Amino acid sequence: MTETPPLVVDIDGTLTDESRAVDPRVFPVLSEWPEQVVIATGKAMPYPIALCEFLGIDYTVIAENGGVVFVEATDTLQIEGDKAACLAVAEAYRELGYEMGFGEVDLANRWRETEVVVNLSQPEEPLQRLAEEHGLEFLDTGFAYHVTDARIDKGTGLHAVCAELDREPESFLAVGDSENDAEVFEVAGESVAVANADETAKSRADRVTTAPYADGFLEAVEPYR
Ligand SMILES: O=C(O)COP(=O)(O)O
Ligand SMILES: [Mg+2]
Repeated sequence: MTETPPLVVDIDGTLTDESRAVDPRVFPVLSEWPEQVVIATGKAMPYPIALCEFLGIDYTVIAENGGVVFVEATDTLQIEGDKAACLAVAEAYRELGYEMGFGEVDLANRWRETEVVVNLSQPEEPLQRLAEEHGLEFLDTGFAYHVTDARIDKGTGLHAVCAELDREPESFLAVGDSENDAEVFEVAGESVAVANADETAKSRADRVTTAPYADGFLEAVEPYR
């Protein structure tokens, strides 16, 4: 059997279906993975932490597209990114009459520490333009628009995790579905985009699965199980 690599895996669109529901078939795969598992997501930290907790695995997470990195094994939390600039973009966007689009309570932004997200129901073009004007990165993950610091991404996040754990990023298998996975695809030794992935993720991955969503994730890890 091929040696099992450490795994860095995206959540939305990779472990989930198109409605963000996690496919239960991924649970035993992740909880029984014999090597390091890193959850790398655009979501705020509570989501990947909860996923690790419910899986019964160490908390090793890259959240907010690399803005937040937590490694339980070394008890380290790294928070990076120009949140003030992201908030300024959100403010300017609101001044144009648009909204974040997640309602009054806004769980999507509530626990976010380094960037801002906007619902896909809101206009894309003015948000993208404002992000560019502020020197920030605009990402469309297929699940939300992100305004984020261009200096950080899931790839810098994996470097940070590896520095803590004294591991090599090139030893990792990365699986993901969207442009926010492109940098971690470059950093990892092997990268797989699931079939529903956007063109950026597909073009930056080593291979693309035949199956979409969690079926694609299961296909990606099949050689190592
Ligand atoms: O938060 C998003 O928009 C996407 O999250 P993901 O990185 O887990 O796919
Ligand atoms: Mg995704």
